[in-house]
Amino acid sequence: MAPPAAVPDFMLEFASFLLKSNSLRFGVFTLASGKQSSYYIDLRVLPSFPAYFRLAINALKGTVTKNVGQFDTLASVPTSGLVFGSALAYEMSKPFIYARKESKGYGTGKTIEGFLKAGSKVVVVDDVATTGTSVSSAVDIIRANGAIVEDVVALVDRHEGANERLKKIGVRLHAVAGINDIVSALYKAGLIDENALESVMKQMAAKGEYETD
Ligand SMILES: O=P(O)(O)OC[C@H]1O[C@H](OP(=O)(O)OP(=O)(O)O)[C@H](O)[C@@H]1O
Ligand SMILES: O=C(O)c1cc(=O)[nH]c(=O)[nH]1
Repeated sequence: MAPPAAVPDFMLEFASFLLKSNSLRFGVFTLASGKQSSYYIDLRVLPSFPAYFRLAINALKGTVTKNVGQFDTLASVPTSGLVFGSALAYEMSKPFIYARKESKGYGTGKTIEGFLKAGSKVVVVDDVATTGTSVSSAVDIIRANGAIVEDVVALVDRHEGANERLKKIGVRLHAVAGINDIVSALYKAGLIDENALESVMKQMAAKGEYETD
């Protein structure tokens, strides 16, 4: 009998790609929240590699299917979130909307783009969750427009307070991968050294002002 096909290790494949493509970099970075970070994950490069983009969209779909019950609409946060949210909505045959951080001040001046039915159940999708500020403001805007939001899905959770921040507003965060899973897989495979691993662990430990538990 032929040996069973090897089970692909998603985490190692995904993490190795992030490193090889320079999407995961170590250094000194300023984040959207103004925080300093010893590393950065630039998932904006993923759509330039269709096989890995598909891997990411399938993983997001799996995370939604496993963790979220029935829902009506997927929503994203501009800019990077849009790329993933719209591909996921297409893949799952779900309606898609997005919540602007602020009105453009011209055109329709709307903060919600797309058709949002009052009372519908919306799942918010973003690429990276750090402090959770971006997704929680999208949740606020969507709720202010009459819809229900109980779940946020991200490709990567940096474990820097997003979960706690969302919990406070009654929202669950589901991530395809935690940064700890990513760097652990890379370290075990000998692809990063102890210094890189430690720098991520220190970053996680210093959650800052959003740490609540
Ligand atoms: O959890 P937070 O602390 O809010 O940080 C995460 C957010 O930061 C990034 O967006 P950014 O503001 O860089 O904008 P972009 O998507 O337009 O690149 C990322 O795409 C998330 O939306
Ligand atoms: O917090 C952020 O702004 C952020 C962190 C990160 O690793 N990647 C990203 O795109 N944004």
